[in-house]
Amino acid sequence: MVGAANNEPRTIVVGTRQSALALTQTGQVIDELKRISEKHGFDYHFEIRKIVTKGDRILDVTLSKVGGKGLFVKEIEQALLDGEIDMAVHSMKDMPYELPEGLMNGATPKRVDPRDCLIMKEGTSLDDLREGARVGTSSLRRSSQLKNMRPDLQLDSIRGNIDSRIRKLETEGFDAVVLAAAGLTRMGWQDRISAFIPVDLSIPAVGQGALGIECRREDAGVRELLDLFNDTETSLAVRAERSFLGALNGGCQIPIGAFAVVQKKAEDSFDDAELELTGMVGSPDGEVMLKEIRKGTDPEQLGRDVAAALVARGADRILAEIGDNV
Ligand SMILES: NCc1[nH]cc(CCC(=O)O)c1CC(=O)O
Repeated sequence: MVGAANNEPRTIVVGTRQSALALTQTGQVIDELKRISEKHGFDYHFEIRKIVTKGDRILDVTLSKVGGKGLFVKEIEQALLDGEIDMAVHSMKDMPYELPEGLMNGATPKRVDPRDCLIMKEGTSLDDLREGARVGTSSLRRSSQLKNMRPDLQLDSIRGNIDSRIRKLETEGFDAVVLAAAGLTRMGWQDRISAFIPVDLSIPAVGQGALGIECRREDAGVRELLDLFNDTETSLAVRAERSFLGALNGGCQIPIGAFAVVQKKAEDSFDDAELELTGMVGSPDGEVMLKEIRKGTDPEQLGRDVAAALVARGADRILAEIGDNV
């Protein structure tokens, strides 16, 4: 409880990127927040404000070449700090590790499917891809892991929002494209998924399938509402994954993956819950693939432990080499 007068009428302005996925997930979050608001007697109304980010303006350039973390969130954070918007819904995996002074993640709602999946011209599993098939992804994490499993595949960069990537499957001669199941499901396009890749074969991006809702630290009213939308299990898992990413100083443009699951000790509480975190660092060509699995009860410590175990095996050298080349 942050101590707000929650019966004051208020219009909460929600900032969002204008991609179809961003608009859809923002709409879904607002629907949930309206329900929570009503249930708890808040007199809150919601308004959407679209914001164009640097990442949106350079979608035609290979993002890993442009570099920089948080390409999709900087303008949104500025709007929050300036009070133009009151909250912003992000895909957790696009949220930078460090938030600016004055801002915080107010809620991590329940995660949906964290897996990567294939959308294929034909077939229903990775094994159905012909020898030398051309697969589209611009994620080094995905191409590294796919190359590791199937060195014959030709991985080519594909850019754009998920709708345009699906279109490019047909128009640009790919046999398959790799996307997150979460985005497709949120768009209602789950029927397009040909094959899910299990999380132990394609370790998801940190926070994949989860959302984060950024707000101002001082905004007690918004924080009180967002507290009610937080999912403890997802939040614990994402904290461990993000701590791992932070310890490796990573962004989303390097082959790093992490996935945590929570094992509860008691059915109705998260006291003493144990987390199991898998962390991965690979070389872009998939020849080196380092993975570590550890358990612990402190999410931040667990993230640092898995990162340290990978660094001890040379992960920092792999990451430094990639850093030099982009
Ligand atoms: N980097 C783009 C991005 N950011 C979030 C999602 C959707 C998946 C999610 O919410 O985790 C996607 C598309 C994709 O990776 O296929």
